[in-house]
Amino acid sequence: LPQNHDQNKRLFLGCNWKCSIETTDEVDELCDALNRMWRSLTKDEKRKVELCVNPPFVYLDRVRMRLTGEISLGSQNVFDARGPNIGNTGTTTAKMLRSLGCSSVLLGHSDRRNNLYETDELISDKLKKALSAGLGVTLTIGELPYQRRWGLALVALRKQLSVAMKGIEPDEWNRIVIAYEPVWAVGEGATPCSPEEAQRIGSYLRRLITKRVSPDAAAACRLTYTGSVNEKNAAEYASLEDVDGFVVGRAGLDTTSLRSIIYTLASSSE
Ligand SMILES: O=C[C@H](O)COP(=O)(O)O
Repeated sequence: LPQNHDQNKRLFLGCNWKCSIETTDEVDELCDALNRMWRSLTKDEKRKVELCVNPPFVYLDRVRMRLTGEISLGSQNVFDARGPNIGNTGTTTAKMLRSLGCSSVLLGHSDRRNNLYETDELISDKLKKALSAGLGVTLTIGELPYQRRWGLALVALRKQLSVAMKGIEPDEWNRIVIAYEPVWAVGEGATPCSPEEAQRIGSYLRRLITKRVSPDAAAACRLTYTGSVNEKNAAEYASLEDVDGFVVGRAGLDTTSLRSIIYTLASSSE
């Protein structure tokens, strides 16, 4: 098994590289910087925080070869087709990802939901495939700006999570990281969600899982916040009861920011 598989008691820090890095030289450079940063951490920080990087498919093998095995590897997607793996030229199966040393996949990101029109049903289908292949899933859910304006944030989140949770077996919840990503809070120039709101949503999601599935499932999964998290604001979220980590975009490409966010997360947990 990949080294960090199932270490769900650790706080989670996912790094979604998106398509930010487009050359192998830059990939190697970032991997080397990540290795140096990881070596500089204390034992306690390493024990408390799981760092997971999510490069594009084409770099996964290269990153796994170059990066310390103590940093988890996740893909940004899996198998873009519904149904069995027959005649799906150009897709990537969960088994392929497992064999490369991935421990998880990122699913449901707003880029894929909103720009590539992925439905809740397709995401749920992919989630089942990933889990049954033994992978973990970082499931991103989030409301669009208009849904927030109209007071429909919880309705949107409930729908996205409800469809996804149908595909999760009771004993698989410890392989789930839920990333709450208010879409209006992502990317350059966006205002991050306030810590109060992130906690309100986190606690709502935890209660929803408790009610619909079980208290064990709600305790086993990790709830993270994502959207403009950086070294300056991480502390405001890290102390929240229902925030067990972050998924970062831009900050994940800068190892000085990552170092600081890991310090903040580790200091927030006893
Ligand atoms: O997957 C990451 C999110 O889209 C957040 O990106 P960001 O941290 O650059 O706002």
